[in-house]
Amino acid sequence: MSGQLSPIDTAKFVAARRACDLVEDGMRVGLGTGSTSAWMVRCLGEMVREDGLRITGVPTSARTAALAREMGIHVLGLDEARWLDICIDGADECDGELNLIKGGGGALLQEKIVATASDRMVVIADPSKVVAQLGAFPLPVEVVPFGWQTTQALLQETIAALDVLGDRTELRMNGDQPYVTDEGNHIVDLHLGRIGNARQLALVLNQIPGVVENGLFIDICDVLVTGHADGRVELRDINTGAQEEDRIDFVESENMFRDIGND
Ligand SMILES: O=C[C@H](O)[C@H](O)[C@H](O)COP(=O)(O)O
Repeated sequence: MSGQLSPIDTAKFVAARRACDLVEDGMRVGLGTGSTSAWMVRCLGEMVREDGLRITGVPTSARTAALAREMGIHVLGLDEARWLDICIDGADECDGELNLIKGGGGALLQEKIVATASDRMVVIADPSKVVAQLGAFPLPVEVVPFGWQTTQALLQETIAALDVLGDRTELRMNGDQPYVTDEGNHIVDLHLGRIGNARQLALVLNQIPGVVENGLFIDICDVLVTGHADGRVELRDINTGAQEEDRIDFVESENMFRDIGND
């Protein structure tokens, strides 16, 4: 990419940039995965290099770890860092209660563990991710490779009995091979269309043997930061009810990042 950022990248960038203002010196920060999170890692890297911000980053995937190191962020594993002050991550969908679908990029398991180990989870999003009801985005479910077809059949049977619109399940592929997560598992995507009771679904899915984790994040996200292509940013804290609107002057950083492509 060269020249101006696309509208979608501008929206992702301004959300990421605003969320980075919540990071303070000395914090242990969970680093999410995906194209929106990549902007956050670049912004934090800039703050480390230019402003002397001292943080420890705990990545949620091998690719985020590589980018964070490249950006000059001090990286530790979760077992070394233990508990985190904040975690900033993207989402595939976010509803009005800040419940999420995550895992479109395959990193849901580490993301959920890291978010749960954090005092505060902040989700960064462009407006296309903000929905009235979860389910249009296929729900990723991480399953162990052993007996995955049996697990998929059980998933199929289970969702057919629940309050969802669709019941198609699909093994995620990488070319002609099953997709393999950082933890060596596979992903079955559930095409549900609309999820009536996300809380119930999240609990029921994890009862199936062979399921490691599902991409529903219920009562985990604390703050949603939504960026817009015109530089506007909205921030909503579900715990305090606080809502803010802000504007990010992105011209300087946009020049700095103009040769960076989307990942
Ligand atoms: O596994 C991937 C993650 O859950 C991502 O945060 C999610 O898929 C959103 O990614 P993006 O920011 O690229 O839309």
